[in-house]
Amino acid sequence: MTNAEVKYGLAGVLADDTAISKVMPEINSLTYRGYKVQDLATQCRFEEVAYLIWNGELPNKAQLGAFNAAEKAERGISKDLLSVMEKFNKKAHPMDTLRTAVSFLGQEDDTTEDSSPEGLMEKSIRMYARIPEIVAADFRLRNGKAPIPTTKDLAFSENFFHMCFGEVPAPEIIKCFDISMTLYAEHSFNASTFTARTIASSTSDIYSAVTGAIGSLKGPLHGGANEAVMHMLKEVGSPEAAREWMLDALATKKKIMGFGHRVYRSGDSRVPTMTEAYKKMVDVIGTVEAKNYWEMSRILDETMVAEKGIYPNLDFPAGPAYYLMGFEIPMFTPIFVVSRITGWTAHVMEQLANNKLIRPLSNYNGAAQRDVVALGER
Ligand SMILES: CC(=O)SCCNC(=O)CCNC(=O)[C@H](O)C(C)(C)COP(=O)(O)OP(=O)(O)OC[C@H]1O[C@@H](n2cnc3c(N)ncnc32)[C@H](O)[C@@H]1OP(=O)(O)O
Ligand SMILES: O=C([O-])CC(=O)C(=O)O
Repeated sequence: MTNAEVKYGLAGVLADDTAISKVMPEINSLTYRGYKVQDLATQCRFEEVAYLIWNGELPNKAQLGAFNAAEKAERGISKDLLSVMEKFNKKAHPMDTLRTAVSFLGQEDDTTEDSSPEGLMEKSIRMYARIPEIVAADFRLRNGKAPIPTTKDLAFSENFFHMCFGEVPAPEIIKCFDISMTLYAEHSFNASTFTARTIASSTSDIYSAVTGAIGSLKGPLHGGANEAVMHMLKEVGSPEAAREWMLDALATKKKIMGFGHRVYRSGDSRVPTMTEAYKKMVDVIGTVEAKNYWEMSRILDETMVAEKGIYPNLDFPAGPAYYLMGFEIPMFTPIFVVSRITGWTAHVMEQLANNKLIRPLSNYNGAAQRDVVALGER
């Protein structure tokens, strides 16, 4: 293989087939199982989308009822996990504690090695039901507060707010959160999903695949960008400073978090829907702080597009939206996991249904072959 044939970062390389989602950068579109993500985000609850991603079809009322009952039956993390979480380093990043907690779920499950289609679905629903509680409990523990147990009386998004804050916010805020869940759920062979598929391809277990995917998503070039966007907005400080801040950052060749994408070159298909939900929420909150973050976002977006022709990705509106919902910044990427667990596990199931070990080639560019010199003679 010559250097010219190597696709660095696997850019543009077709790695496998998938029937889960289709990213269409040429028309700025994304579909899950054939449905436009914009329609799913605005017309369905996240639970319906999770069912669709795993089962290939939208549920009818009876199917949705049974699915939600199965999820609720899996809610509730063990006392053992909670007591391990109590010992976690309070300064650790929540993605590190989440990664460790999901790994713990794998070691406490006696069926971890069961990779039958039914076994994989059961474990996927288990992680979908328990990850929100892990994220919420970790948030409360690091703030010196007792975790709030999950309740079976609330829907998925409402239950997450309840476990974090002990209350359910206004419907507009729940709607914005639910939309973000749908938009974050699945995006073909992104880095974390490909990590999950690679781990699954050695016929390892699904918890290991998800643990690895969490590690991949944490990076600021991937899911960690939603946190980085909020740190950037805080550094910018005010709408008045936004344009100058961006021009300075571009002049000093800074990487602007929340902008650019490996696949979309003229805009991320999910951004308009998330931006609209963020704006609606800002109007409902109505505070000066909320309006300022909205204005800053708008000006940074406008300036980046005008100066560089680089568009925002989903992390750009999602970061400040989560902040205004009351979440601490280091929770943003774990919240991405609360959603992406659906896509990752669907890909693990798809990989294992027609498995081939993922093992690409490398172009060696190191030292030429040489002889070992005895230790005493080196
Ligand atoms: C949910 C998600 O994971 S979405 C992605 C979230 N990540 C971010 O927001 C981090 C910021 N963005 C980036 O780092 C990149 O755009 C990535 C990693 C997302 C995509 O990277 P790649 O496909 O490798 O594109 P690459 O980095 O080569 O960029 C192409 C050109 O655009 C520039 N560019 C791309 N993104 C940015 C950015 N955010 N800020 C400034 N310049 C940028 C690059 O400097 C490069 O310019 P050059 O050709 O003059 O060197
Ligand atoms: O597709 C990608 O490379 C990153 C992304 O937007 C996602 O995972 O949602």
